[in-house]
Amino acid sequence: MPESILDQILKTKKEELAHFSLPEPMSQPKPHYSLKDALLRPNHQLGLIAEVKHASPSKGIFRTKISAKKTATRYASAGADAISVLTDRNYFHGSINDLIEVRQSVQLPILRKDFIIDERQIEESARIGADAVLLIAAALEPTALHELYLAAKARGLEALVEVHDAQELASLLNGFTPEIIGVNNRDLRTFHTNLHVTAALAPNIPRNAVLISESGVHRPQDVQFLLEQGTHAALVGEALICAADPKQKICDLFGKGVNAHVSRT
Ligand SMILES: O=P(O)(O)OC[C@@H](O)[C@@H](O)c1c[nH]c2ccccc12
Repeated sequence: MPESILDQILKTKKEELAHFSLPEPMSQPKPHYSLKDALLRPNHQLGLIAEVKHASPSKGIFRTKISAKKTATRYASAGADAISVLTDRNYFHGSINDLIEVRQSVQLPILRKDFIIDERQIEESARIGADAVLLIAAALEPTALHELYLAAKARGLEALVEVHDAQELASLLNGFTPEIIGVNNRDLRTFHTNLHVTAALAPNIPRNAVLISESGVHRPQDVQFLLEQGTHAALVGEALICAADPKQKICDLFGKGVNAHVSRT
């Protein structure tokens, strides 16, 4: 099989880790913000994790000069429940400084989005002020994933464990049930994105896990569709980054006209 973009990203990550140094811990301890709790707020319809992302390998640069701080502040004032910050530099043009800036500007849980393959990245995430980290099943052997999950918990971080297909989900659940499971509608190997990926996997997600549908949410109908699958929250990047008025876009997507949550059977 030819090398996929995910393989390339993981190779670059390993190279970066060869010259890795940990940042100093934050001088002030920060309050604890729980991603899980933020997404399970009562009276909530579909929760929103709004993502700060400059570029992606499939789409290139979304906008020139995005201020992570301004973007996250706008998301927060529009009612986002949590912020995701893509910190990968090579493929997504992000940085840990983006997350540090966002931490200083919003009082919401922050998910650090990166390709985490080593415990040192967990420590780094805690030191820069993240509340949760992303762990990608397609990028990790099941035992390594479980070890990183436990390391995150031990360091006081939550972990969103991301799967993309039935096989990844089955092998994950064979080992343990994470508290927060993300279904990525985008195949990280082909970039093909389809919300039916969430629909197909939702019935097999344990009911006690928080279910987040990730990628490809652009229209109010998409939000409605995800609610009908029993999804708790959506992770939205591109649609908000590319919107002329992100606040309005959040209102259009998550505002009126969306029916109540349908529970998974
Ligand atoms: O921009 P979108 O299509 O709304 O997608 C956001 C988010 O789901 C996506 O950035 C993402 C989901 N899982 C990832 C893993 C690595 C990098 C990026 C991602």
